[in-house]
Amino acid sequence: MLPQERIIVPLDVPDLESAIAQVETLPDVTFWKVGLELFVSAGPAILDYLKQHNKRIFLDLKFHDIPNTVAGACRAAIKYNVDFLTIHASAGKEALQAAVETKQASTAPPKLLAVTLLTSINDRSLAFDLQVPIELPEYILKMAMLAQENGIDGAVCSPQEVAKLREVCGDNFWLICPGVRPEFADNGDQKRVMTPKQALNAGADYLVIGRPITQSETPQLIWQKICQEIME
Ligand SMILES: O=C(O)c1cc(=O)[nH]c(=O)n1[C@@H]1O[C@H](COP(=O)(O)O)[C@@H](O)[C@H]1O
Repeated sequence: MLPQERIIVPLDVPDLESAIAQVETLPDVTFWKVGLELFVSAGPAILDYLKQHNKRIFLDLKFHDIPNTVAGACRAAIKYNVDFLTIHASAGKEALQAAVETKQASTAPPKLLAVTLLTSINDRSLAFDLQVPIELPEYILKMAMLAQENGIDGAVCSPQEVAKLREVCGDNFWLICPGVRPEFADNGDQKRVMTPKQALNAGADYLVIGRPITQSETPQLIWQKICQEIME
C-alpha cells in the first residue's frame, strides 16, 4: 500500500453536492469517510457515487445503542458493502458481540472498528464530566481490549495511545487514528493530537485527516504536502 493510501479524508459536509465537489477537488484521495452529517443528509447516494469512482469507504456512523438495535443497524449498513464501519466500544460487550454476529452472517462484511474514546475528550473531561475514575490511557486500553476480546476487527483511537494499543493488541488489529494535525494546522476541537508522521511511526494503520486539508484554501497542495511529509 502506498503511504498516501493510508490517509482517509472525511466528507464532513452538509449535502451530496458539496461532497461531490470535495471529491473532485482532491482526485488523489483513495479512501473517504462518510460520517453522520453527510449520511443523515444525503443517505446512501454518496456511497453509490464513491463506489462508481472506485473509492474506498469508511462509513462512520458510530453506533451506540442496545444490542438488538446495534445488530439491526449493522445489518442495514453492511448491505452497502463499505470497507470500515464504526461502533462505540462503550456500547458494551453484548452490543459488540451483536455487531460481530451480524457481520459473520454477511457475505462481504466490512471491518468493524470500535471507537475507544473520542479524540475531543481529554483527561479532565473524562474524569470530571464523564466521571470515569481511571486514567485516560488505561481507559482507552480497556476499551480496545474489550473490543478485541469480543471479535471486533480494530479500534479508533488518538495517535497518543496508538503505540500502547499496538503493543498490547498486536499486529492483527486495525488501528485508525483521527486527531492528526500537521504542525502548521490548528487543533480545533481535537484534544489528543500528533503529526501524521508521528502517528504512523507510532503504529497507526490509517490516519483520518479532515479540516487541515479540506478547510484550507489550497486543499490539493496541503494534501500533497502531507503525503510528502509521510514519505520522507
Ligand atoms: O470515528 C472517527 O472517525 C472519529 C473518532 C474520534 O474519536 N475523533 C474524530 O475526530 N473522529 C472523526 O475524524 C474526523 C476528524 O476530522 P478533523 O478534526 O477535521 O481532522 C471527523 O470526521 C470525526 O468525526
